[in-house]
Amino acid sequence: MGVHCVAIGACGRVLQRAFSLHPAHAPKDMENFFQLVRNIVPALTSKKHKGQDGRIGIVGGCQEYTGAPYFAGITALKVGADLTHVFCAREAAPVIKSYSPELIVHPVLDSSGAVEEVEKWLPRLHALVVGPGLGRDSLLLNNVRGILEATKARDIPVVIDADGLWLVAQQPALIRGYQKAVLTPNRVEFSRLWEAVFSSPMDATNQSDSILKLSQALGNITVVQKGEQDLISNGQQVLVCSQEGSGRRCGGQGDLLSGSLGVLVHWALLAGPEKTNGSSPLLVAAWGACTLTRECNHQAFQKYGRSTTTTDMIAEVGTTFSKLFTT
Ligand SMILES: NC(=O)C1=CN([C@@H]2O[C@H](COP(=O)(O)OP(=O)(O)OC[C@H]3O[C@@H](n4cnc5c(N)ncnc54)[C@H](O)[C@@H]3O)[C@@H](O)[C@H]2O)[C@@H](O)CC1
Ligand SMILES: Nc1ncnc2c1ncn2[C@@H]1O[C@H](COP(=O)(O)OP(=O)(O)OP(=O)(O)O)[C@@H](O)[C@H]1O
Ligand SMILES: [Mg+2]
Repeated sequence: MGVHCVAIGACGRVLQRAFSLHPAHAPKDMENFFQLVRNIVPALTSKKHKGQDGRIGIVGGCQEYTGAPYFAGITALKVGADLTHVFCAREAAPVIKSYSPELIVHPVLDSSGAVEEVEKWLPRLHALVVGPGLGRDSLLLNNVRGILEATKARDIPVVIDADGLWLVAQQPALIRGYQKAVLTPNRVEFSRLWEAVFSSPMDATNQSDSILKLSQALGNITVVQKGEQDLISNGQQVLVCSQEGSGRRCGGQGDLLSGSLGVLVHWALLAGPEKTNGSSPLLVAAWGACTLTRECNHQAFQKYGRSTTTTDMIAEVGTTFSKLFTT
């Protein structure tokens, strides 16, 4: 399937218990991680009520960017969440609603009572994805700062992407040490975070060392560095996901990743370390979301080649998820 997954401990030492770098062992290691993701996926039963498999909030969407929160929100639903709430700026709301009747859209993010408006919903949400299409308007970012504080106070898991990472780069203390946070920077966002945290340019020669150090400096929160290979670290180990994608790099793929991760983070924390064989639930969730995103890219590219767009990838989520993670 073109998958490669290893784990590297602090100082580059291989964690033998979890994985082996020896090529002969690699397929078994990969299979282990697939199994761990399968373990956290909740069973579909007739006993469940609406909402039980996930109520996910997306914080983002402004005048310029309406696609990104839609991509993240619809992906969360297609992975298996029951309800998705998008909290966006007023102008973005009718646009996002018009893309899909599936999303519940709250036009509150640029209002003076934004924090209170979102806070009302927090007790009903299982996870928050902060940043897709948020933009960098200072009023919005200030409101999101308050929303993040309220989210932490309620111990709700949070995935931070895109302009949410811009905010974290302005104020790393906002998220430092919060064990239920996952950051999903692309390469440029990663360098920005690095420079904010270390006040020096990043050394690009050893990426696994860099992600380990950044995670540690942020209090061992989980970081996913997206790229040709995705690196995932909690400051103790580094996972590599190189599920085969394609050469197509259309905008919005990162939103598919953050939306799917919002659901998987909730499922992984609910399942707990017994189901993840002692591995960090957030690492398992992140590896699952990266593998899913890359495989959706691969599948869509088989059909559409250079014309592949994120919408085509989202159409692959259901079958790809079943193929990879349904037992
Ligand atoms: N349809 C939409 O509404 C979309 C909106 N988006 C939003 O656009 C806003 C800005 O996101 P950006 O990703 O542009 O953030 P940045 O403004 O931080 O990125 C700057 C530039 O870095 C470049 N870049 C990305 N990966 C790179 C790499 N590996 N090596 C070298 N250069 C690289 C990109 O071309 C981008 O123009 C966010 O709010 C984001 O959510 C994107 O998610 C794309 C889709
Ligand atoms: N060179 C690459 N080869 C294969 N897959 C890649 C490559 N670069 C990124 N990806 C995959 O694409 C997904 C999104 O990563 P990307 O770096 O495009 O994020 P992004 O810039 O935040 O995207 P967005 O346009 O949504 O903001 C990730 O799952 C990553 O694994
Ligand atoms: Mg992005």
